[in-house]
Amino acid sequence: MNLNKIPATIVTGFLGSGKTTLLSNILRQANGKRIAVIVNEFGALDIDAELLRSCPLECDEQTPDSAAQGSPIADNGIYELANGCICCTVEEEFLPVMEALVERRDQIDHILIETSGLALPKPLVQAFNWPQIKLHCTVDAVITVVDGPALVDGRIAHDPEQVQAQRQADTSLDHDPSLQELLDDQLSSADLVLISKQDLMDEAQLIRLQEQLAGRIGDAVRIHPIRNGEVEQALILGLESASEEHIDHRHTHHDHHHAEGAEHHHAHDHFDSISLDLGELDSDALLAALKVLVAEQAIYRVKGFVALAGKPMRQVVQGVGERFERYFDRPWAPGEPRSSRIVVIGKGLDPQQIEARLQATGA
Ligand SMILES: Nc1nc2c(ncn2[C@@H]2O[C@H](COP(=O)(O)OP(=O)(O)OP(=O)(O)O)[C@@H](O)[C@H]2O)c(=O)[nH]1
Repeated sequence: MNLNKIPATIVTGFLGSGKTTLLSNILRQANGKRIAVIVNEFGALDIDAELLRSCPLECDEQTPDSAAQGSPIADNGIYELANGCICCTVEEEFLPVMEALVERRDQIDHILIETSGLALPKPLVQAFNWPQIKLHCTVDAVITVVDGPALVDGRIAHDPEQVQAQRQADTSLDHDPSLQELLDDQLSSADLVLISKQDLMDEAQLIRLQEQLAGRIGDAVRIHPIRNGEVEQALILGLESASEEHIDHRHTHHDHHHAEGAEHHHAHDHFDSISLDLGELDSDALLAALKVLVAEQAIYRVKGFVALAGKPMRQVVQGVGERFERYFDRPWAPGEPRSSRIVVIGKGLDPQQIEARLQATGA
């Protein structure tokens, strides 16, 4: 290995699998390691970057500005490649950011890249073979985060037999083969697989899932279960995989598109992302409306910041499938507009209905 190369860890995984949670844990245990972060989102709002910057509740005494200065990552340590899919804009978006980081290489110990949940990691890893990047950077590892409970209960089909059985049992379940391909491609590029949300599975489910996944990845690829993104830094950083050296041999469903130079089509071509800017909302009414919408429409992911009437703190709302979570992350800054910004990602969505339902939860 060339010791002068900056190691870059690519974190990939489906929508809501737990990538941002993992990144914020890595940043929290940075211990002086200077980590530059590149975040890419499918939705038009850069919620992940803001979540990574924002302070956890323990330091709610701080204003957002002082929180950013006091945290291991200042604002300028996070680069957002929002509103698009990183694997489709490697040349236009990713390369310039990497070049900017290479310029500052004496100030950076590690680069962390979170891809959008719908991205294919392979084109990104291949970009590390471009001369201007290869000279100074290497891929330390591709870490694929899989949502344990979502795979176990079949929300994301991962086992061909399971897909078939579910199709027969319930024709309303839309197990799009493109989602299975996406999971396959994210797994085939992996140097390490993390099964997230261990707390939401029992031991038997976890063991079975580990066995199923092990059958689909190379022998050298390890699998670890994690909970709330907690994992020892030594297990995930400094793996020295040099993934760019062997990525061409990792087979994926989308290889032929690239080989032909044709525009490639993958999961996100079938996905819609709706971004709403609303005023102050009622938290319980919002949650109830979101749950109804998730039951009615093919919504995979909801996330946003919510302004609640009379509350000094901003609320974060997170939804993955039917599971929702709410917490207050930081006080609204003086003069900051108290608006609610919500992103809804799914398939064949009805934007008017979503907007009308959420608007009706106004305080
Ligand atoms: N119960 C439980 N929830 C978790 C765990 N890890 C993540 N979550 C929750 O799952 C939701 C999605 O987590 P994120 O880390 O935002 O997922 P992501 O992969 O970054 O999502 P996208 O960027 O939208 O693709 C959040 O509500 C998290 O709090 C876990 O180990 N256990």
